[in-house]
Amino acid sequence: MKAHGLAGEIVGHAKSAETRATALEIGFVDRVAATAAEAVVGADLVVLAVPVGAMGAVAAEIGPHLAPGATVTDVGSVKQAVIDAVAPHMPEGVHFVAGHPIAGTEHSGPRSGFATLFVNRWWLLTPAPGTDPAATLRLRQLCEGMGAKVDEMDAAHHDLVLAVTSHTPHLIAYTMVGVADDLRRVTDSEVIQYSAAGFRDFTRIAASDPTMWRDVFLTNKEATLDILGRFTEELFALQRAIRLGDGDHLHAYFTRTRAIRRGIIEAGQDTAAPDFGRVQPPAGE
Ligand SMILES: NC(=O)C1=CN([C@@H]2O[C@H](COP(=O)(O)OP(=O)(O)OC[C@H]3O[C@@H](n4cnc5c(N)ncnc54)[C@H](O)[C@@H]3O)[C@@H](O)[C@H]2O)C=CC1
Ligand SMILES: O=C(O)C(=O)Cc1ccc(O)cc1
Repeated sequence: MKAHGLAGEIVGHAKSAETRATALEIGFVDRVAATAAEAVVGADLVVLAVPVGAMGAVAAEIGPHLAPGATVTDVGSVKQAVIDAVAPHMPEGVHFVAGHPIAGTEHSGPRSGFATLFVNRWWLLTPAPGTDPAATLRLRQLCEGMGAKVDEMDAAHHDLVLAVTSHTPHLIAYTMVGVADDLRRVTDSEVIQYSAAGFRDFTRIAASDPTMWRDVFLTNKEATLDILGRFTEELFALQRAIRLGDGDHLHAYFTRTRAIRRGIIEAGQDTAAPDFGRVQPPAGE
């Protein structure tokens, strides 16, 4: 927002004084406040950027201090649980429009942010029915001002889609790195030393913030369990094919998945691919 001149004054709050000092020092914000309640006084827009499980408590704290007509949004990775936790704390006349930028890295903290993070990334908005369309439009324009592509959808649909594209893949990465760690005791770190790109990407993802991801799975429970169930069924089918030496099954499956990937490329929908998640934070992080 600062890089594009989209906000007047940006006031930040974080729980730790050290994080607040860093945010101020690197010019991430114009001013910091010691409490969330103090930070929102007089704000036109409030962005909640805390782990999904903490959204409700922060909303309860700021609710009484929000200016009439203010817009509140969030960037949480799960949407229905955030709406359920935050909306009850929003006073009359305050617009809550939930949102999720599909952009980030495995790094946390103010030093991990960079001005081009949202360029050409999707930013999904999930306004609850009855939300003021003008507030949603203003937020859409703000996201677009940061270079993002914006889409609007129902929160439950968002949670199912993200369970497929982000949440379950993260869980698989965590599991695979855990398996390799068990194995490492046997192979004396060869697993890491000779890891191919696929596994290196898993270790990057598995380095993501544990609190953030714990909250994602606790709050997107139904959708993640649904997708995990389907995943394990397919995995067992492939496991069986390997055991039976059923090369036709394996070949047909891999042919189908290759066609899916090629279809995505041909449709020009792989805009996130070249550097997705590989952007390094500034030196010193
Ligand atoms: N990291 C990523 O790649 C992405 C993260 N998100 C979502 O953004 C949100 C924030 O994530 P990040 O910016 O990565 O995290 P971060 O770790 O950089 O910042 C989280 C902030 O929340 C504060 N916090 C933690 N627990 C709290 C509590 N109980 N009460 C009040 N404040 C608390 C921390 O002090 C910190 O200032 C999460 O909901 C996450 O799901 C969305 C898209 C991408
Ligand atoms: O680092 C990666 O590869 C990511 O997947 C980043 C990310 C994490 C959480 C989100 O809700 C959206 C994007």
